[in-house]
Amino acid sequence: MIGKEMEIDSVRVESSLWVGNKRFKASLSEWYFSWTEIDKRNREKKTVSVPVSEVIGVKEGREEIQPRKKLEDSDLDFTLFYVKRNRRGNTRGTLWSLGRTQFCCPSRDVRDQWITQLRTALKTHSPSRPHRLLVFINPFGGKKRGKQIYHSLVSPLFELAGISCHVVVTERANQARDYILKKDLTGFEGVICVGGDGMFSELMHGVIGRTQQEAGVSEHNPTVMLQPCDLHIGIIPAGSTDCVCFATVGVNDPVTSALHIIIGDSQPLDVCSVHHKSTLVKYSVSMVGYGFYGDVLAESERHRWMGPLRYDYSGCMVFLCNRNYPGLVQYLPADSHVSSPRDNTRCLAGCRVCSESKERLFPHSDSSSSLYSTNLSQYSSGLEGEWVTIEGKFKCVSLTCMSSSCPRSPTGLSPSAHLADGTVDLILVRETNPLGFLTYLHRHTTTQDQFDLPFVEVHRVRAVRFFLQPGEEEEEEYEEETEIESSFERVLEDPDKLHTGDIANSQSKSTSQQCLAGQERETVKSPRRKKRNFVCGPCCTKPPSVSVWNCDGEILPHTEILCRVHGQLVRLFARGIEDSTGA
Ligand SMILES: Nc1ncnc2c1ncn2[C@@H]1O[C@H](COP(=O)(O)OP(=O)(O)OP(=O)(O)O)[C@@H](O)[C@H]1O
Repeated sequence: MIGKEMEIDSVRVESSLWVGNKRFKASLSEWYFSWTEIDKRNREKKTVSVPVSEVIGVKEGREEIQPRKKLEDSDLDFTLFYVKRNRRGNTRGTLWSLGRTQFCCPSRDVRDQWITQLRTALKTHSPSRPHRLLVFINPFGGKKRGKQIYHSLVSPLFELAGISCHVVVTERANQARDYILKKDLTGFEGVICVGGDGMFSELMHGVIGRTQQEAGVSEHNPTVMLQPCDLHIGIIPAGSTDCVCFATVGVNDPVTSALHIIIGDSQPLDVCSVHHKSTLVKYSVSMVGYGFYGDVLAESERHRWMGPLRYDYSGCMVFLCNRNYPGLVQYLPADSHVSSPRDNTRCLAGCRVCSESKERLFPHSDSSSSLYSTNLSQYSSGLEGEWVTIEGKFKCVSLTCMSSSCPRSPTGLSPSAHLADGTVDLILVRETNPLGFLTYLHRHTTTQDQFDLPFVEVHRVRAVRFFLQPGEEEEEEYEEETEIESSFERVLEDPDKLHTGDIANSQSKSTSQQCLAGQERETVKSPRRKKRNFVCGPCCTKPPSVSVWNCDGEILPHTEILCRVHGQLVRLFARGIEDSTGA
């Protein structure tokens, strides 16, 4: 028997259905599809409820995906595919898989009605689902399984959900970024990378650059309010570390990520822009680190032949060198009433701090209109306020927009950092003995507070500037002769001086990364950094007093930099970490 939108307003369809030889009372309301087992004495037993927003697809007959096969062609059956959650030990993050239930209806009419109503419900209650995606596969990322992962695990799911994809298998680095910057993207609701953090970074640079280019905003101007990007980015993890995926989904699993993409989840993400003078150097979402982390990356680059083992090897070597670097750090504090890096909270799916930040970050945006179309010129520069200055010798200076958790360090660099609150955590580790530093590093792998050490301080900030001490110079040679002032002295005289003069120049420069596409920063004075050894050898007399910056796994060509956070600049097909431990 079928009753349609009769008894209760919200019920669209209701009828008896069979799964195997068990009878169920099934109903589809506005938001849920539920089925309750009815025993032989007509008593109700267990109910299974699937939110309409988590239904992946409905197929006539008895179907199986992965491997794809039609089991039986019957007029009475339909198969429902939906998100199924699997708990994962006691770690945070929930692994998703494709749930499948085959229902048998009392008649063909009833079956057709169920299928029509379920498909209508999907359209009306899941409007943010993508229909067309642009997919970039890095065939060389991680264990070189990108193509296989996409074609065997992801593509069948997209097909089931009715998503059409244009797939580009990359042939060189930066191809995906250049494609996004230059090609016609009409009709695409998102870009997907099948690869690791490097691939994600490429897509992010492309999407941010393209958005600014279309909005006529100069990315080189560090004071400008960048346009938030509408085009969503999805990550199918197939890299070596997949840190961004882990920090935004909670697990590194291609199927889980594909399902988040299909249901159109949307997670805003803060992005840090890194400028040197009036030039954009890079964007970062996870870590910008000077000192230890920079040295480890630089050292590991010299040992690429070792494979992933090079990070452990370089870590040990750099640790043994026990190096400290002098410098001056300035930062703009964030509002400490909203949150703090030591408040012991975790940014999880539906995070209150992040959702309340939207109002603060976009105070004039009308919720009914797209952020993209908002006139942003009315906002402040983001670099206003009182800068705090800290001078000293540091083991490392790190900035992170997110917790930067990964399987090796499940709580991450800053466990209470938020994904989308418009702040970045600045961690300063001052000069200390090797045992102290080892304790600090070790605490990243345990639940002990890594900030509860006398030589460590952490600040929640909006922007950071780093300067070398007088006498220290960036180890680089410019192709053109450029006058490098002692910015340290300038900044002590007037902290705002460093960039204001440069900004005027930047307006005349190219307005976006368009200039980078194809010609790889020809418009930017490109420094030729001398290859330097960050590990003391037996003949090492004077250890270097200048380190390098590690920006999301890439060495930056400059040492004196300005980092500024842009709240909720990009959007991922994700929802933050679902807390499986407390669920
Ligand atoms: N066809 C290609 N050939 C060479 N390099 C490529 C190609 N496609 C992409 N790349 C570059 O390879 C770099 C690394 O790729 P990716 O991030 O996918 O893997 P990974 O380095 O193994 O993983 P992770 O970054 O998570 O450690 C990226 O910076 C990207 O620009």
